[in-house]
Amino acid sequence: MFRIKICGVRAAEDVRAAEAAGADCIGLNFYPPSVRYLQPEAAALLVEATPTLKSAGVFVNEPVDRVREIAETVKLDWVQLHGDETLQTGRDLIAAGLSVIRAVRLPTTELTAATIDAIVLPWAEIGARILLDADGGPQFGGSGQRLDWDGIGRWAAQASLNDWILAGGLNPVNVGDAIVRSRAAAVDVASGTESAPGQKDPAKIAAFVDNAKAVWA
Ligand SMILES: O=C(O)c1ccccc1N[C@@H]1O[C@H](COP(=O)(O)O)[C@@H](O)[C@H]1O
Repeated sequence: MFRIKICGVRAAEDVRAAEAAGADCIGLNFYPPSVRYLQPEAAALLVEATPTLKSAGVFVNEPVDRVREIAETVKLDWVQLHGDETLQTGRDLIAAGLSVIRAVRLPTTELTAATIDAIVLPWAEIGARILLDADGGPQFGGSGQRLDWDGIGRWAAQASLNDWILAGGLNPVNVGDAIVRSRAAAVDVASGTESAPGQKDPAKIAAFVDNAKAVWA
């Protein structure tokens, strides 16, 4: 399991910054329309260069066979399904031996425990790890929008899951508050650790990791 994932790394210096900061996992984006997309062959070199960090590949509506092929090429620890994938896709990938993260895109309005449970539980039941992200519309993810952390915190207080991941609009300034209010034990960030879209900022990565760990210390 990982606690801090830095998503959208595209260069060796991004990986070094994540390692130096003390993150646990890097995210490699395989959704071609994203500014954070990178070719699987380039991703494989980044993963090979960092035996200490876990790796997660972000996919949006790719066929099962393509996800499997990329996971094998890149040697991914996790595949993160961030589109409209069906439960059957999740089951097929788990049956193929892959560790699946289901990114659940929730509305940015007030959230109730019943709303979250209805979306999350079917995926948890098939063995997927859950990531809560904000619904960024046609962008699917990486939109920088945040969720109702207090509503998530009320859900988390009574939820049967404890290894879920909070994402959506996190950055070095708000991550501490987000963890306290949502009760998250793991976080994921893409745009909040960039100086420009798709361009990682080592100082923001370091501050993000420090500020998250300070809350959990
Ligand atoms: O980062 C992207 O461009 C992206 C594109 C399509 C699907 C997911 C994507 N990233 C994931 O989005 C969330 C939140 O990102 P942000 O911190 O709000 O920018 C995160 O889980 C990324 O892995």
